[in-house]
Amino acid sequence: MSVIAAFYGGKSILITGATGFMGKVLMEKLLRTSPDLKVIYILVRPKAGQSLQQRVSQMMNCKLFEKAKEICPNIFEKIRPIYSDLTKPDLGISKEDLEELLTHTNIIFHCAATVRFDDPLRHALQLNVIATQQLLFMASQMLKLEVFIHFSTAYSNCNLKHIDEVIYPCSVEPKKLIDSVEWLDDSIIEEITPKLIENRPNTYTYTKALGEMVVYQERGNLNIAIIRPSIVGASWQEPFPGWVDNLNGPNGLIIAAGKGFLHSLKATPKAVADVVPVDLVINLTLAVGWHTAVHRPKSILIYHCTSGSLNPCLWTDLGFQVLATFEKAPLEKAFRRPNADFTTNNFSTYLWNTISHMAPAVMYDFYLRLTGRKPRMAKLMNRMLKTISMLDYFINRSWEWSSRNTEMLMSQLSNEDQKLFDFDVRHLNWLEYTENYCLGIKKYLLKEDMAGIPAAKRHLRMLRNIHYLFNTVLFLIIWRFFIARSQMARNVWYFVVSLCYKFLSYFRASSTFRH
Ligand SMILES: CCCCCCCCCCCCCCCCCCCCCCCC(=O)SCCNC(=O)CCNC(=O)[C@H](O)C(C)(C)COP(=O)(O)OP(=O)(O)OC[C@H]1O[C@@H](n2cnc3c(N)ncnc32)[C@H](O)[C@@H]1OP(=O)(O)O
Ligand SMILES: NC(=O)C1=CN([C@@H]2O[C@H](COP(=O)(O)OP(=O)(O)OC[C@H]3O[C@@H](n4cnc5c(N)ncnc54)[C@H](OP(=O)(O)O)[C@@H]3O)[C@@H](O)[C@H]2O)C=CC1
Repeated sequence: MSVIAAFYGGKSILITGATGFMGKVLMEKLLRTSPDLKVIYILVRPKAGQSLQQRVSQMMNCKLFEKAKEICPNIFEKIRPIYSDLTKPDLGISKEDLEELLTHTNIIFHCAATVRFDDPLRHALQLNVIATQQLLFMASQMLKLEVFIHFSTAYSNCNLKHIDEVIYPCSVEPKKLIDSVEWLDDSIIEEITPKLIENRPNTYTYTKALGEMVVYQERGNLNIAIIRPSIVGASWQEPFPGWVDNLNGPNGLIIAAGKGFLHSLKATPKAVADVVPVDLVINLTLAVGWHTAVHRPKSILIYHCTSGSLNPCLWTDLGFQVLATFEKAPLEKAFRRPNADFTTNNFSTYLWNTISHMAPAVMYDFYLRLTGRKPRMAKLMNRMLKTISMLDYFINRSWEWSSRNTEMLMSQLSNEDQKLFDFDVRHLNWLEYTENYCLGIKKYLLKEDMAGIPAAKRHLRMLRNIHYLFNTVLFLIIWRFFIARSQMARNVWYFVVSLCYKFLSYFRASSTFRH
């Protein structure tokens, strides 16, 4: 019997961010491995016109929970949705619901956050710092709370090259910043943001660092641990390989590459693509929850969940495998054949963005206009280039994260738990994982049927022929332009033609002689 799975049996667990990518996988793993848990409270807000119940019902009916439902048929009875909005006082939770949480909660997993890189500082502070503060205050009043697990990110201190499993202080006290932001005008906040974030690329990484400081400063007597994952990708093994449900991290660009939009990307090819599968992160999280509750460390332990130091995969390897997979299993309705390469300097990046991204988009929009359709390609390419600019910081750098605590924890697991809650990234085969990742994006994110692969391949062959025809016509137009104006060009052309003629004559003569 798994010690970790048994620990969660009978427990009342509160998950914030349960409707998110990682929150869903956390819920699924808990329900599948500890079906005798008492209840999972999930904080949910209405969204996109859907009520709480509609959102939860849609979530629980997605493919991710199929296995858990087989093992835990009364899965819906285990889930207790609670209305919440992290932007509201007391997280928007009603007094009745709050009373229930304060009375029964044993474990908190705090996943909720804004993970956007372009959020204004005020919004990111609200979600990643103030909401965390409010949850900590709530936790301090809980009668049966055993452990509080906080999700941060391995990039919260990305302004450092080497990052230890410790909390690094920020230059401004979170409380002072929160008080200032309350009365400062948006325009002033926007102006001071670059100075505040201390060489970090965005408000996301900065407010995650502030969130860690708040967790430390307002820990009181709480038993807390912090998880710092790097770039969380599709599932590795559980509940099945390749599951992913959002466009974050590499996902959007992998789609852009598969659809033929992305033909060049500025990256340091030998930089480490520090991706970790979501199920590996969740296995570590559940092991940390168990270990922290049972052993109650004297101080807050930080657990890095990264791959670069133990089993590195380079961006160039990842990129090649992405293209190879989409060659075998193409995405439908591709704009062009998947074909891309890395650029390594600003000039070649600008040149290739013009030649291989914007020029084809403008020509295609011209074709759409000619055929009476609304142009959209240039807008899509600009959005892709904006996304790339936001991710550029992470693709062109590498970091060193220590993993002492994570390795210590691994040594504390029984053999059975090391299998059931495997977070040893050294077991990961990157070629297999990347292939499943791309196939997962095709199946679970784009909802494409694998039976459509032959048709998708035919579409790619047609695109290839159009590409060759276009290049040939373009070459002839340019050559005709030069021949009409340059004696040199004519001489070269005649030389080439005569060379070809001589070669063909020789070839014909030698084949006649042989007969
Ligand atoms: C040798 C051969 C080489 C071959 C190369 C080719 C292969 C390439 C494959 C490999 C590429 C790898 C590069 C990826 C690098 C990954 C680095 C990630 C770093 C994360 C570090 C931190 C990790 C964390 O702690 S949290 C991470 C999660 N957070 C994010 O990832 C958030 C990032 N996203 C954003 O902040 C926003 O989406 C933003 C700012 C990028 C764009 O905002 P915008 O307002 O413009 O768009 P949205 O409102 O978000 O969406 C509008 C629209 O666009 C669609 N969309 C959203 N995101 C993406 C995306 N990433 N790519 C494409 N499309 C996207 C979205 O669906 C919306 O569509 P609508 O129809 O309007 O709804
Ligand atoms: N994905 C990654 O690569 C990494 C993520 N992390 C951390 O892991 C955690 C989870 O990330 P991930 O699952 O990818 O993020 P998602 O964006 O997928 O999920 C975010 C969750 O937070 C909730 N949320 C956001 N705003 C509010 C709000 N105003 N009120 C209530 N709930 C809100 C969302 O709810 P809703 O569905 O209603 O929007 C969603 O459930 C975050 O703390 C993130 O910093 C750390 C490292 C890497």
